[in-house]
Amino acid sequence: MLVNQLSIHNLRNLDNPSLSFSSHLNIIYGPNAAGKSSLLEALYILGNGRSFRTTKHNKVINDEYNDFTIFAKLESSGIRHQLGFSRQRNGETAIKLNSEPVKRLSTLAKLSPVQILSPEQYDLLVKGPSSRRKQLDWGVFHVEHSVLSLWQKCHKILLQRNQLLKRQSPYKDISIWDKQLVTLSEQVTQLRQAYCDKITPLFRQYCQDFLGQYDLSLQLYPGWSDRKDIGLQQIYSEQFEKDKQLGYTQSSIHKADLKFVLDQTKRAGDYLSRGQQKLLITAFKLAQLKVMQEYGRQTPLFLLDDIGAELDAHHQQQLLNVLANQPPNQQTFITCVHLEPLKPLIEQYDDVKMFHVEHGHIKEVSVDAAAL
Ligand SMILES: Nc1ncnc2c1ncn2[C@@H]1O[C@H](COP(=O)(O)OP(=O)(O)OP(=O)(O)O)[C@@H](O)[C@H]1O
Repeated sequence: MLVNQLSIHNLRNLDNPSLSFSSHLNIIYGPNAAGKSSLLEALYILGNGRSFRTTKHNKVINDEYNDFTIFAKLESSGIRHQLGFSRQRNGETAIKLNSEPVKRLSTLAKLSPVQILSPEQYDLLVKGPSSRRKQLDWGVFHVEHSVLSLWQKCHKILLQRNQLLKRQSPYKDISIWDKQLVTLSEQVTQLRQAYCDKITPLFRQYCQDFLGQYDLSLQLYPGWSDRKDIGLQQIYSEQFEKDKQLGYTQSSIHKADLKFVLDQTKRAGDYLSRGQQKLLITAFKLAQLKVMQEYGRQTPLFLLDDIGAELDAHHQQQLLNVLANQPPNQQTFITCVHLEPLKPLIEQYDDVKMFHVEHGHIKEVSVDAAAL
């Protein structure tokens, strides 16, 4: 996917920019609090319908207005589209694709996939499983869209099952749902596992490059006991009394986790330093990007927020080397405060565009004017 033009109205501190982008590399630079991340936020919203920085939608709307609007001219799977997204303070959202209203956020996700590496994600290893599960499902969805309807069916049945459990219904009433639930759960898990199998060798390779000697890998926890001698159906019958006491189903795809494992058994988050965790997340994101490039329906935008802030010079250089070797259909946006470390990367691209941001004002500048 490719964003050619973007207009933003009333988002954070930005003064309503209209911008044309390079189809390859876009560098957004300027001092702290200028509005660089806000531009990436607008691009991210186009593909996800929400910010990567906050779950509170109102925070994204400029303080003096009641709504924000983002309008983009983009190419998705080789077809040109016009996409508009607006959100009001009361939560009302309007999405228009080629002037036609769109109801489902999954339409956005299919149309304009966006991958982001930002400081907000560096604590993925030490957070709860839900944020890792989101990352996993993002990847699975973009390789295999059918996972969404399986997931939704599964979710619906689980809600019904949980209602029956809360009502203390007998096992015979609840077990009617279990067969279908087991089948759907196993299908979702197979797709998740297939994705893990694709991403793991790439992840291990990037970890090797960034972290050297460590034996790091990914393990999928499906959301229930991974004992080989016992299936999900049996788990449901064995856990029934406890589920009834709790009023919900303990074992489900909603409990899945993508575990980052050191030396086959240890939780990587318990052993790696904070800097190493950042490198591991960087390796994971790059591996996700590569899986999308190789197996996805289309290549996502790649957004790198604050590239210089969190990595030392050596590792920043390694990351820049990876970025310099991206395929020609990869559109990338990088924000930074200092341009100097990006000089070798910029020199490798013929059609890089540079944008200077200050006090919410974004101005395109030539590479020469950026005084590199
Ligand atoms: N709802 C809002 N309305 C107006 N201004 C806002 C709103 N939310 C945030 N801001 C301001 O927008 C500015 C831009 O923030 P942003 O995070 O985009 O800057 P940045 O250039 O990425 O900074 P840094 O380099 O420090 O990460 C900040 O000064 C912030 O206070």
